[in-house]
Amino acid sequence: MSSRNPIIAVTGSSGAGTSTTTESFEHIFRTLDINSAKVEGDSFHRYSRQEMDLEKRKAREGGRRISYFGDEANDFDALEKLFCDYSETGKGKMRRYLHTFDEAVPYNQMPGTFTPWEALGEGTDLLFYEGLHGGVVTEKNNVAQHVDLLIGMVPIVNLEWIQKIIRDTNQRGHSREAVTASIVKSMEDYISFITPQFSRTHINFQRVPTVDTSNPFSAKAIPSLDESFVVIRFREATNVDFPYYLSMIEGAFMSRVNTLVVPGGKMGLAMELILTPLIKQLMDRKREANKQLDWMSDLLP
Ligand SMILES: Nc1ncnc2c1ncn2[C@@H]1O[C@H](COP(=O)(O)OP(=O)(O)OP(=O)(O)O)[C@@H](O)[C@H]1O
Ligand SMILES: O=C(CO)[C@H](O)[C@H](O)COP(=O)(O)O
Repeated sequence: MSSRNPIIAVTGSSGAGTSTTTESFEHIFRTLDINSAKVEGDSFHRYSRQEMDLEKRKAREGGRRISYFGDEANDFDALEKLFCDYSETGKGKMRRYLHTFDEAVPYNQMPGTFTPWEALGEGTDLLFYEGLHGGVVTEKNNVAQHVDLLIGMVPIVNLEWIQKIIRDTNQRGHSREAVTASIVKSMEDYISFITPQFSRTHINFQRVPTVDTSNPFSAKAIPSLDESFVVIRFREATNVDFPYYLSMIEGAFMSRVNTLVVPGGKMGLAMELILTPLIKQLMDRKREANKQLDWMSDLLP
């Protein structure tokens, strides 16, 4: 954690909607005139798509499983180093994993490959991470400890799978059978590496559909925002202005002392109302810390 170089992380499984909700954050950053350094979690995969296929085959032959959720297929050292470097210096290194032809063509590369590592951070106000492992803690790494605002994006699992299957088949060129198989094979890592993060988050946004999703593997479409509610759980219920949210968000109600429920269509508004003051606080803290540093350096001979 760092007052001078704050880190915001939105963490969630594959298909949870971390990329989609980035738009809400970008809107808040624009409103507050914040220049963010954006990092995608998939950049910290250890292997390109081709290499991963090979690793999966090797693991299968050795009677093991490897998935994109675990520490074998992701470089948690590099992720923790980026967070640590950014908090200390406001700088770091990033690259991108290119999923689709649309993403890859501008780089003259193939889908499933990485862009070269490049410097990031110079002149930015904060680091914004969205991806699988913003709150991960293992025996060897503690990524969560560096994050100043940790948000969980976690639809109920049937909806998460529908979102993943439909996105991966429509946009990433995978077959329904291949996506289903990858969900099955990732399950152990999902439980070991993904879900524990949601107990470390400051706030979780959980989309719950109000239409039947009982067979996610045959779903033809993603339930819309209007066909869902969003359950918003705050880790600390003190200092949360629930009456204000209830008055501002039509149809919102409390389901527990620390839990607000809003109609799906109000998810963007809820995110803006809840997150804007928190991000503003981070920026105020940053300004204060910089002022103190300037003041101290003025005292030095
Ligand atoms: N709130 C939402 N309402 C409707 N559709 C959504 C919502 N959030 C995500 N989706 C859809 O779900 C799919 C997965 O979302 P997204 O690509 O944002 O997931 P992700 O968490 O970034 O996944 P990955 O880490 O695998 O890239 C996309 O097709 C997206 O349009
Ligand atoms: O979303 C994912 C993990 O977050 C993907 O499963 C992973 O990034 C591999 O991508 P692709 O199937 O496009 O090679």
